[in-house]
Amino acid sequence: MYKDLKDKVVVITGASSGIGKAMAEAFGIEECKVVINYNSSKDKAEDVAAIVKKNGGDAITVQGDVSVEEDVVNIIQTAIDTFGGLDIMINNAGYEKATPSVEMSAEAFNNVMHINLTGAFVGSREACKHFIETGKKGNIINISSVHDVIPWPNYVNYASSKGGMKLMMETMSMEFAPKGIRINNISPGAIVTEHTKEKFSDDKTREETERMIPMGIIGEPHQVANVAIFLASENASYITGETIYVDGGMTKYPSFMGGKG
Ligand SMILES: NC(=O)C1=CN([C@@H]2O[C@H](COP(=O)(O)OP(=O)(O)OC[C@H]3O[C@@H](n4cnc5c(N)ncnc54)[C@H](O)[C@@H]3O)[C@@H](O)[C@H]2O)C=CC1
Ligand SMILES: CC(=O)C(C)=O
Repeated sequence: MYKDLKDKVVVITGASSGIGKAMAEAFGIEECKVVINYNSSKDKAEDVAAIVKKNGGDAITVQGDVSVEEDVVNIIQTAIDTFGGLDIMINNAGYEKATPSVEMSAEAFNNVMHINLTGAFVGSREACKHFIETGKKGNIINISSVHDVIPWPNYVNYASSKGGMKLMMETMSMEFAPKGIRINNISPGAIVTEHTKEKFSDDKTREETERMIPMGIIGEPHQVANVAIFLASENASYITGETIYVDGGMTKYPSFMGGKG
C-alpha cells in the first residue's frame, strides 16, 4: 500500500468495466474515495462501488457522457461536493470501432475524438482549475494506448485521438508543472477486458497478438491499475509529462527480435 493515498479523492471516467474498474478496485485497497463515472451501465458501476467499499475505500457513482462538456464538469463538481475536493483525475473512458478510413464519416471520426481526446482534455482542465483554486498538488493520469505511437489501419479516429492525448498531456504537464501538478499518461498494449475477451478467445487472433508482444503474453487490467496507483502516489513525485507503456514490450519493434534487419 502507498500510505499517502489514503483518503485521497479519485475520479475515474468509464469505471464500470475493464481497466477503469480495475483501477477503482485498486484505489479502494488504498482506502481512497473513488468517484466511479459510467455512461449507461449503472448496475455495473454500483457493483464496482460495492467492491471499492469492501476493499476499504469509499465510493459513489456518477452518470455522465465524457463527450459532453457539461457532463464532465458535473462529474468533477459532484466529487468536490460529495468528498470535499479532488486529488487525482483519471481520464480512462475510451471507445473504438474498426472502420476503413474511406468509409468513416466525419461524425464517426469526431465521435471518437470527442470521447477519447476532448473528454480527457475537459477532465484535465477542470481538475487543473480545482488544483489551482485550492493550491493542491494534484495529479492527472490519462489512459492512452500504444496507438499513440503505433499507427492502426481502420482505426484512424482512435489512433488520432490517442496520438493527440500524448501532446495534450505533454503540453498541459509543462503548463502546470510550476504549480506542482503532475500529468502523465499510461499507454496499455493488448489487455484482456470484458470488451476484448471475445476477440482474444479466438485462437488465431490471440496467437497473432501474442506474436506482437515480446513478452508473449496479453496483459491484464490489474497490471495497468498497479501503474496508476504508483503514478498517483508520492513515490512518483518527480514524474510528470511521461508516458508509461504497459505493453509487454509491444512498442519496442518486436519484428526485430530475431536480430536481423
Ligand atoms: N483493453 C485494451 O487492450 C486497451 C485499452 N486501452 C484504453 O483503456 C481505456 C479503457 O478501456 P477498456 O477497459 O479496455 O475497455 P472498456 O470498454 O471496458 O472501458 C471503456 C469504458 O469507457 C466507457 N465509455 C465509453 N464511452 C463513454 C462516454 N462517452 N462517456 C463515459 N464513459 C464512456 C465505457 O462504458 C467503458 O466503461 C480506454 O481509454 C481504451 O482506449 C488502451 C489500450 C489497450
Ligand atoms: C484498443 C487498443 O488500444 C489496443 C492496443 O488494442
